[in-house]
Amino acid sequence: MSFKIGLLGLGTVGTGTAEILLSPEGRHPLVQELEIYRVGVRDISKPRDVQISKEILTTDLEAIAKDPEVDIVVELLGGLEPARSLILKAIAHGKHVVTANKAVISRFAEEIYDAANEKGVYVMLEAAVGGGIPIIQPLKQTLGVNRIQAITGIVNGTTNYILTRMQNEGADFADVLADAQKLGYAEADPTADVEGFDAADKIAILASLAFGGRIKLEEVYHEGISKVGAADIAYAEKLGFVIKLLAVAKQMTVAPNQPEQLQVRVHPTLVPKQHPLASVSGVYNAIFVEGDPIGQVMFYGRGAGAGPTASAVVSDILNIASILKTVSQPPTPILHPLLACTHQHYCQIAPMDELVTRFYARFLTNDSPGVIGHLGTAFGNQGVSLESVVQTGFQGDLAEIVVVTHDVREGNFRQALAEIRSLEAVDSIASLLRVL
Ligand SMILES: NC(=O)C1=CN([C@@H]2O[C@H](COP(=O)(O)OP(=O)(O)OC[C@H]3O[C@@H](n4cnc5c(N)ncnc54)[C@H](OP(=O)(O)O)[C@@H]3O)[C@@H](O)[C@H]2O)C=CC1
Ligand SMILES: N[C@@H](CC=O)C(=O)O
Ligand code: NA
Repeated sequence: MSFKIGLLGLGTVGTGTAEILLSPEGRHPLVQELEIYRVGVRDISKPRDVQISKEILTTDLEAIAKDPEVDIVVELLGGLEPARSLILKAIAHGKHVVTANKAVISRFAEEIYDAANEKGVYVMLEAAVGGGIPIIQPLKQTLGVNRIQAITGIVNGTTNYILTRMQNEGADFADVLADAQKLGYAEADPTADVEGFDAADKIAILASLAFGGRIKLEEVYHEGISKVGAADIAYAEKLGFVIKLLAVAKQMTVAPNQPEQLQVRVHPTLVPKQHPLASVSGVYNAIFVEGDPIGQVMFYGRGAGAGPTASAVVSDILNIASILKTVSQPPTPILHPLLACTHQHYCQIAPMDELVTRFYARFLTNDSPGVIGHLGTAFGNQGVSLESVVQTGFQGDLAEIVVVTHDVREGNFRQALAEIRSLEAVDSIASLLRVL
């Protein structure tokens, strides 16, 4: 028996996927039964890094999604369209789908999973979060009995690669981004990586799986790394932190009888050097899950790149193939409850003002006596207590003051900042970061 794969896309991840499928030796025996039947690309004449016969290449992607011979459509195009429409078309034609496309899933999960459930087909997405790291299936299956309290992740390889090289080598942002693009880590439009959109897509997916409800992507707060400067990386280091782009989904503490609320957010964060996430470097991702009764568990591995991502893609194909082998008349309308998606309601997301966290802020001020006192008074007026205040040096004529707060409600902290901005001695707030 063989399972026919319709591959949409033969770029970084598509090529990695084809390489695995074409070299089954030493892998699970079922890989031998997976056949690359058709491959859809934009440009047939483009040289390819993998041996795919020209006869199976096509630019007619819709024909693959509709082909009665195809069992599993593997969408590795990226972008929203035509990826979304092709996924829906494949489902409508009774195909199972494997995708690495977090942008499509985080926006159109409802439409896609409703269609898939109706048709009795699977839509699998292990590659969409954390690349090769198993995190989707563990949340659905192995950790399924836990009450998840929080997920804190480094889920974007490009930005972690950039921040790591800026920290270790003092490298320039633009040069490192160009390297991440060459290595195949970055999205087609790297703004998605740099400005935190990609991480927001991923944490929305993880939050949905962990907390059992749908997430509206527009309610996920996100900030990228483009404003993180060398000065902040250096001060963070001196204070005992590293700066990471964290994606967080966390259950809020609410009063009894109040509806459950989640925080779902992405932002650069000062991570204490002793925290397990602080040592996650380069393209590596890690997802730190806290739940009851499991406690703390961390998933770590390569979050981007051809091979690792393809490992997740092919494992999804294998999962589907193994189910198809055990049913006589695929597709079966009864879906495996631990592989299908059954969410019906939307999670309630708390506004950022309600977040309680520590902050790091860097101020540029006149070098006049009493400035630190004025800052302290403005913070005190809003009940913000300070863990440390240091005058770190000068930028031209301006003094540079770095403050780290104790835990504070974000709304109060922002009110204090509004008061500080109006102080005559304060030139500007050069940066503002949250602290884990
Ligand atoms: N790169 C990575 O490390 C990771 C990527 N992902 C996700 O995997 C997916 C694929 O990413 P990646 O492999 O990097 O992307 P690439 O840009 O390297 O490859 C995209 C492929 O899709 C084809 N394609 C794109 N649009 C069309 C279209 N309109 N019609 C026909 N063919 C099209 C391209 O054809 P052609 O070759 O002819 O140009 C190319 O083969 C994305 O959703 C991405 O977010 C997930 C995890 C990690
Ligand atoms: N551009 C993404 C690719 C994987 O999802 C990243 O850098 O993590
Ligand atoms: Na994964």
